[in-house]
Amino acid sequence: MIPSILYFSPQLASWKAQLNTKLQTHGHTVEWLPIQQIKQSPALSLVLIAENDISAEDILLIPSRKTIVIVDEWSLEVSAKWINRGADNCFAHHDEHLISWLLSEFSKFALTRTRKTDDDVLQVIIDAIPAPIFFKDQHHIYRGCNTAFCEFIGRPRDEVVGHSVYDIAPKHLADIYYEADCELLAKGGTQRYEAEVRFCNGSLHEMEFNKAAFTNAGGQAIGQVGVMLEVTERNELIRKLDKATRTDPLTGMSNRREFNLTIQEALNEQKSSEQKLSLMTLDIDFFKQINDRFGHGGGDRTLQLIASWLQSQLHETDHAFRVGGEEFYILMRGKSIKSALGMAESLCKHMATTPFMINHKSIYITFSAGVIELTPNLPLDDALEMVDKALYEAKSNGRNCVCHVFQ
Ligand SMILES: Nc1nc2c(ncn2[C@@H]2O[C@H](COP(=O)(O)OP(=O)(O)OP(=O)(O)O)[C@@H](O)[C@H]2O)c(=O)[nH]1
Repeated sequence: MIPSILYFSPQLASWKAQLNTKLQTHGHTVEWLPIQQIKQSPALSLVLIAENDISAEDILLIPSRKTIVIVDEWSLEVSAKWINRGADNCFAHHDEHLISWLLSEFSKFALTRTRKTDDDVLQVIIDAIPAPIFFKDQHHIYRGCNTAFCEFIGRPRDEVVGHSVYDIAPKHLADIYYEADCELLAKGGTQRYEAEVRFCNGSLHEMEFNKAAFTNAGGQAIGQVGVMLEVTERNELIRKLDKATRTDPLTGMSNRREFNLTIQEALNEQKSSEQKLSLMTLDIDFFKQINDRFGHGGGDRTLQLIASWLQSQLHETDHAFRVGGEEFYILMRGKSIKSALGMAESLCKHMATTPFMINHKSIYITFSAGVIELTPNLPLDDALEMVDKALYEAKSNGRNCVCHVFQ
């Protein structure tokens, strides 16, 4: 706070001269700086603002300054309203007490500059903790933070302490923090959530916020403390592990677990969109002979080639899965049984005429397939059993063909 400077709002322009004369009478030379909005004054500064000049944006910044609201007619209700919103005081234009109050503020400030408190010890303790820590009062004003927090946001402590979150973060992020703070103060207890945060060097990090409200002796929430933990690497690892559990390591295709999740999603979508949905199950013919001829390694290589060939043939709305040794599913969104069958037959013909190079030898591979249209009233287990039967029918019909389920 710089007490020799007083910031004042537009409606006080003509009135400030009288006040200035009175302050000078009591030995105080004051520099007066006009502002349109509280935001234009630094945090902790002394601001005189006419009630009618206060905008919605100003309200959140009132507690981050020493704000004195000047009203036309003073009443206890009006004064209490502004003090509850974080104003230091509320006076009428003509109130002589304002001078006395200002004088007391000026001398208090001179005193606090020379006083050392237990807070210094607490500061050393929290500075030794490498995780960013901050605490705010009930008006959402930062009342303290540690070195890690300053480094994290790229601002010195005096640009944090006494400031509102609206002073130090862009409005769209400040709105989110403010909302979370309000919820914590209202409910009390603790709060834990994750949010993406942009560091001062521009890099984006995933952070876990652990916050707790603290109360006065009467149990009323008077502030909150927050500790931030970096969880970017942990989350990246979780995402990798999750992807690995949904992927077939040999072919890189989605596996049966991913199928189980995807089919549920697709069936749910179908309920609301009524879009057509079909499933094709295909099994490579005489795969054992490929293993026998080229060894297990040659068989593996063949499965990889088949997988990438299949993927290259699919439409954007189709999704292929390797669900067993040489068995694949293709889930077709937006396709009726007619178009799914058409696509399965064309794939079948196309594969039979595509040469695959295994150990420098060109071979031809075929598959047998079953196709079914999935409908909301057909239970999934029944559908899978029916399409499997269609596949075995294709096998018994001599292989290299497709059978579909009649419904
Ligand atoms: N190389 C390799 N072979 C596999 C893999 N998974 C399953 N197999 C083999 O695939 C073969 C499947 O054989 P079968 O079920 O008898 O069927 P098939 O020879 O394809 O004959 P039909 O399905 O009746 O046309 C077996 O020899 C399995 O060992 C794998 O991941 N790699």
